[in-house]
Amino acid sequence: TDELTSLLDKLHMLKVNRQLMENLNEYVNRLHQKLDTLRRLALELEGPLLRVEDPESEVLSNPLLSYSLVRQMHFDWPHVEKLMEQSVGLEQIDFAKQMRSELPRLQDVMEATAAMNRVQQVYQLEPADVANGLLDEVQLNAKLSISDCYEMGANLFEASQFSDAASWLIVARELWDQSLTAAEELLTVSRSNISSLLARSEMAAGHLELARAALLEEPSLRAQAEQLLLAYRNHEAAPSEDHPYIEDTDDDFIELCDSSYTPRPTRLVCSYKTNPSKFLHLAPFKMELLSEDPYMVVFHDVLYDEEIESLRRMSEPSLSRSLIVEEDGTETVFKVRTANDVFLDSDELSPKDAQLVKRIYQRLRDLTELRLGHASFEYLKYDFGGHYTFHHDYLNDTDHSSDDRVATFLIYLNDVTRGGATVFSDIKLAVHPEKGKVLHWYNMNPSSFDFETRSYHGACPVLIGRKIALARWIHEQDQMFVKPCLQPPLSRKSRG
Ligand SMILES: O=C(O)CCC(=O)C(=O)O
Ligand SMILES: [Fe+2]
Repeated sequence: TDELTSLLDKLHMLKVNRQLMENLNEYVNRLHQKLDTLRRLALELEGPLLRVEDPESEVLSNPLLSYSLVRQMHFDWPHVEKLMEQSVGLEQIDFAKQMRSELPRLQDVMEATAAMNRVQQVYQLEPADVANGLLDEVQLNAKLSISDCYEMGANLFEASQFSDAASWLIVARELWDQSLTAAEELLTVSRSNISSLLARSEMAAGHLELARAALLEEPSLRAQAEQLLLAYRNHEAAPSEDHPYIEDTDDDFIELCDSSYTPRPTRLVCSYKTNPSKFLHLAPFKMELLSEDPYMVVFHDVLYDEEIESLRRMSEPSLSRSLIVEEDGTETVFKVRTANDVFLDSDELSPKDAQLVKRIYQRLRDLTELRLGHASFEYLKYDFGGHYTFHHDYLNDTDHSSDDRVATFLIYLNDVTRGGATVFSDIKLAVHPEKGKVLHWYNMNPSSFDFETRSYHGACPVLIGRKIALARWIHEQDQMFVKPCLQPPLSRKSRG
């Protein structure tokens, strides 16, 4: 996974790209030098004979010319042969070969496809707009190429997302018709490849007429259209099995992640939290009650900018791909959670950093009276398309002596230009990241101590910018002396 992370590290990718670019330019220079030398040589060798009108009779009658010719042919042609044979740019070819291991792998392309697809689906963007760099009214200074759009289509086809594949292939074909640069002609798929995959996608999506139209529109395929349709039909689409990177889009994300989504009106309370600590009397926090049942609040401006700077400094260098804890306790990289993270384990921090973390723990404790206890902050970073599918934070511990996650704190460390909200599908709530804001909820019902299933939540994909946050889970056993009754009932049922 470290390998994956470093490959995903865009700065590293840019560096590799720059090195390969310089290498290619150097290779071209060397080829040029060889060309220049040989061209000059050719002119020189041709020279004496160009100046005479009738070389055949001149060579026979002019002893100087024939002397030159004998000497030159004996010595120069073998020399030319050596020069021609001389290999050029072997070093550069070797370098390019070496760098292969640094290139993004197919799975990186598929993850990037998944991110693009997720954003396009969740925010209901048109592939043509995305290709033009228009993301939800934000115009980026870049466009997708024909190959980019074709690859989106091909990857989505592989993932059995046939309608989505078709919509990207249509854009690929439109771009193909608009313009084709010289380099694109070398590296791009042919128009008929685009059209046939488009037809296959439409066919698999159950759109026979659109499949036929795609073939009839393609001059080189028109004549065989009916045969091809038959072949595509007979070639049963493989049963849509679980794709390792691309997942179906959750309708709740589509509804709740939209930046214009406003939850149903509730009796919102906004107050200043001053109890019980002395600290809060001096520096009260603005508190917003988002939901009474289940209890859910946000506190504003809880962290200072300098604290956030320190958190970033101590976390960013150690980020790696987030893992998921499976039911059996194993941890894996999984498509449902596309983020990087690092746990801020106090034992591994400098004394000064550990102190800062402790200070923030104390502040969270002051806000909620919960014991922070033994767990660590998880510093989370989501890039473009980064998300977390709906889940519960509790680990489904049904054991009576369990130590499950009774509550969650989520601290947003930056403002996200677009996307990245934390959304709760049962209570229809969207919380947008804001620098220094703390979101807090319970994963256990405070009266029954049973799992609070309505805490089901997810992180919307990041559309523009990136999102950084701290997550902190509060464990049952750490509350023993604060809330002695907070013990799971014997009847606690395992929840999905
Ligand atoms: O980043 C978010 O908005 C939610 C993160 C989350 O749910 C988690 O890490 O458990
Ligand atoms: Fe969560």
